[in-house]
Amino acid sequence: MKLTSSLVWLRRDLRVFDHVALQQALLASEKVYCVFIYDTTILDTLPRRDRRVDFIHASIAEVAAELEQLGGHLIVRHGDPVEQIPALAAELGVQAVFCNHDYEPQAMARDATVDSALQAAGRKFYSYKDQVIFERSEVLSQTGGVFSVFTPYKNAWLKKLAADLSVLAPYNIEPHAARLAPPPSPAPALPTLADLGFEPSNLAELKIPTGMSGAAQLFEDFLTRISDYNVARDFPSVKGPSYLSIHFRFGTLSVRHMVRTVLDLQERGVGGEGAAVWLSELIWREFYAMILYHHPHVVGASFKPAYDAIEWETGPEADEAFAAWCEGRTGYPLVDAAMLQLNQTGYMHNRLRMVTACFLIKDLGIDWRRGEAYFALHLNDFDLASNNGGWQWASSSGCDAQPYFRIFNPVTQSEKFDGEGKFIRRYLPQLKELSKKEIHAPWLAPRMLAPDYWPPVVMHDEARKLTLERYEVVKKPAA
Ligand SMILES: Cc1cc2nc3c(=O)[nH]c(=O)nc-3n(C[C@H](O)[C@H](O)[C@H](O)COP(=O)(O)OP(=O)(O)OC[C@H]3O[C@@H](n4cnc5c(N)ncnc54)[C@H](O)[C@@H]3O)c2cc1C
Repeated sequence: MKLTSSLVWLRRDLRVFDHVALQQALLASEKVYCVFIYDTTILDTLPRRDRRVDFIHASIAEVAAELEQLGGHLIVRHGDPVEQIPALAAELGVQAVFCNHDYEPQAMARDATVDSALQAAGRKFYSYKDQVIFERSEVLSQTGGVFSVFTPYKNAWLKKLAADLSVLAPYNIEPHAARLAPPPSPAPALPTLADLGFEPSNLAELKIPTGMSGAAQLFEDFLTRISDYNVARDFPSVKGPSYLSIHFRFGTLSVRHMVRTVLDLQERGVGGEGAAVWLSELIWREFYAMILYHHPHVVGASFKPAYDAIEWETGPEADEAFAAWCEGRTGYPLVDAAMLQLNQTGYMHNRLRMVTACFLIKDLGIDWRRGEAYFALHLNDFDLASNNGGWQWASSSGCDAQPYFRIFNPVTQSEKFDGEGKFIRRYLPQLKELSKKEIHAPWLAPRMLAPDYWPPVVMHDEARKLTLERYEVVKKPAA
């Protein structure tokens, strides 16, 4: 295939290195334009201050600068991609549009519409695997079935990788950069946040590193402690995890590079159990992407249909309990501190995502979809597949989920994973006078040291019994 000119459409792959669609376009075309579209069908639904929009905005500035360094240019548009992409392709007179796969049902529908519009105008649409190592049906069971349990999926994933390490090879851009279309003269300025109708969030104040350079900086820092990851990752007051999830979400890093680095460490005999466990987490990410691809009904419904028969709490009392959970005033310090971490920073530690999700579902009896939607609005790293997988895990309705009768006790979780109460004190300074024994269940403290803290919204032991009754329905055979 030799094309006169083509257009690369960046979406959740905001980088200019090891980029499949960009490299393929450069190899196939004499001239390559690049575009990013601020998608109004997504942006119009968001509050006017949104850390993710800030993150994208800063990351796009870096992509534009990097492309310019290479002699190219980033076209930036604001609108509905379904209209914008075919219109821009016509305006530039390109023969093809290149992009990387997106596995979310809405994104796939969008891409199909763009593809049809381009085809109708005699143009091609090429899309590639880029955001995962293995996608769709690439990892199947020995009998050709889709996995619904993680461990066998992971084993098959690792086996497939070991059989062909070439899937990790980088897709270099620089050697082909001379084919990037140069900037127009004068080059238009990038839109400001205000042009997009947004106000700055507290992203800069939080010092969350953005763009390709931010991802590289975080990864470099993480590599110095990856060997401790298997232990440190469970304690929210410890700098244990990588904090790279927002970068995985927006593709400011290359997953191939991440996996290559881990394998290199393992080959050199460094990284230990920490590197192996971290690799497992990257495989969880691909597992959930694969589940969403094969079972799109999980958006809005339980993976296991029997769980849709559960009757959740509704009405004013449930609404008030939900508001208490959202605002971090359930009276359970670890749950409240975690929700405040989410509200104030857009990040929540993985252990706490599990604890807060279980608390909402199994202590408050509230439909997991309400929690899922709240996380979707507030998480910087919100990813439909991982978020849905995490919530269905907690509600026991998903694949390889926690059995429904295993119910986290929010107090013992707190004692175990924030024993000293360090994380709790960071977000709930009104509890700072409580001892490390008292801080996990302040209502039991003999002294009234925290008068401005909330009483518990439910008693865990009673809630647990109600939940076991509520879940009885999943044991009934379908009518
Ligand atoms: C209820 C619930 C909701 C969640 N929602 C999201 C979400 O919207 N977006 C998201 O990226 N992760 C989600 N997770 C998974 C996990 O909590 C985050 O990926 C992790 O906390 C991000 O922090 P990190 O980058 O420091 O992770 P690290 O521990 O450094 O892990 C490295 C990377 O592996 C991936 N990963 C780690 N754990 C998981 C997991 N359990 N499932 C899927 N991928 C994983 C992420 O891409 C992460 O960045 C959710 C988990 C739960 C229980």
